[in-house]
Amino acid sequence: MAIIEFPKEMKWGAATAAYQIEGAALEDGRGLSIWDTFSKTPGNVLNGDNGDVACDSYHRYKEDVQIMKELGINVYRFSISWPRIFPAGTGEINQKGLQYYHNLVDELLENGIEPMCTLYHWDLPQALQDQGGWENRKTVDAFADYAEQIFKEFDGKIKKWITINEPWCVSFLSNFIGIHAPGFQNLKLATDISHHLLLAHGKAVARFRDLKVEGSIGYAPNTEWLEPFSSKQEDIDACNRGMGWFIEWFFDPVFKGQYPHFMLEVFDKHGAAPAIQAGDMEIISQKIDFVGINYYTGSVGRYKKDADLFDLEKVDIGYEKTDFDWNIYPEGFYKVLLKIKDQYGDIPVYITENGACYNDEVENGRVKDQGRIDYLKQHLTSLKRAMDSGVQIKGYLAWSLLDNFEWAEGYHKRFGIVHVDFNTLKRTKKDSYYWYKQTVKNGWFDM
Ligand SMILES: OC[C@@H]1[C@@H](O)[C@H](O)[C@@H](O)c2nc(CNc3ccccc3)cn21
Repeated sequence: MAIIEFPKEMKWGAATAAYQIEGAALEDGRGLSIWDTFSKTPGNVLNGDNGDVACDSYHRYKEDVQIMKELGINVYRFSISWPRIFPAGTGEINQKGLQYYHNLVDELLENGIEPMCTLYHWDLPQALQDQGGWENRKTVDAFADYAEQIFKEFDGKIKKWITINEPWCVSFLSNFIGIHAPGFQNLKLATDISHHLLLAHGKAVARFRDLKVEGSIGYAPNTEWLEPFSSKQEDIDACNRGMGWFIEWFFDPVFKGQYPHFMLEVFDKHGAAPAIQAGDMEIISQKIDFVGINYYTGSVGRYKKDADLFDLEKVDIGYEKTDFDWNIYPEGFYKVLLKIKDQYGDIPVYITENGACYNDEVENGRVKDQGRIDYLKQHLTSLKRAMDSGVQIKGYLAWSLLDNFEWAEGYHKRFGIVHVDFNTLKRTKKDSYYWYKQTVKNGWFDM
């Protein structure tokens, strides 16, 4: 089959997030997050799993960095746990928390791996949630103060920064659909929160610029492709509205300084247009240096009156699926990247998450995850198609380095290229780890 080759200067990495891998949830002064509360509320997480121990990366980070070094990657995306730094969300700083991230970053740098830091990957301090969480505009300023503290602490060591991971998940999945923390189901709450998250992003970027922090900053929205079932205009329009929920709603404010009218109409119809104050859009739309794109799957959609907010129903037409029951749809990766370039210009892009869920097990010391290898091959091929079409891809980071706490699905759903036995915490490199290692080394693979 075809050789798929990438530019020598492209960055290759892997990604994780604090609550999903660190553990040590009650250690060294860390405060509680909304995910500690949510996961310990019966019924919220499969098997009653929680992040108390996770991969124990808080203690095992040196081993994890050695795994990354052997993998040959040159960038590692992790997130900082806000409540590990500010146990109460604001005010007193937990020095042991800062020290952990200095230890991690120093270990990465000593091993030739560049840290890419996500400031917010869903673990809001519970103390702030108790004061209204992201619905309260004070949380926006608390985030900016937290970001400023981290910028000052790590300026010169960390040079790639992501403000917010997937504001759609933090707002709509968590406060309208309700399956993630804090688990509300209120559309107006969710749209107000989506606005406050974008405002928090903008305020953090402003602090980054004011402090003249070395490096580059962006955010990491989640994307999904919706392919119209037919060429009927009603199907095309329904899919565009559905994608507007992930894409235009979170991209237009940042890149155009305004919310998309067609989405405002949808929310307004339900009395859920967000509360916007004078000056907000200017803060949100200040220039960023790159955008992180998370892509996993696509679906086929068609018009159906009142099927959901967008008169859209997804249609299962038999695409192969991962163990998360998500379609394997690499074409959508190519299409969504071209859509973003066409609509928002030639912005530098890091693929900050892409990967597949297969609930692999270790057999005789090996994990044969050919499905994950095939998924990565297909999606990296789509990525190369997008690059050859002019999309400015700066790097690709696989989700995830390790099997980890998969939110409401707990530890049952596995995305790692490294298997973790959650009873012993033993790490086992999967076949996909060795395939990815060879691809990173060569800069190409044979499809
Ligand atoms: O589910 C896999 C990962 C998850 O572990 C990451 O923490 C998170 O950033 C992440 N985002 C997506 C894609 N977005 C999404 C959309 C709907 C439901 C769940 C996730 C997948 N993932």
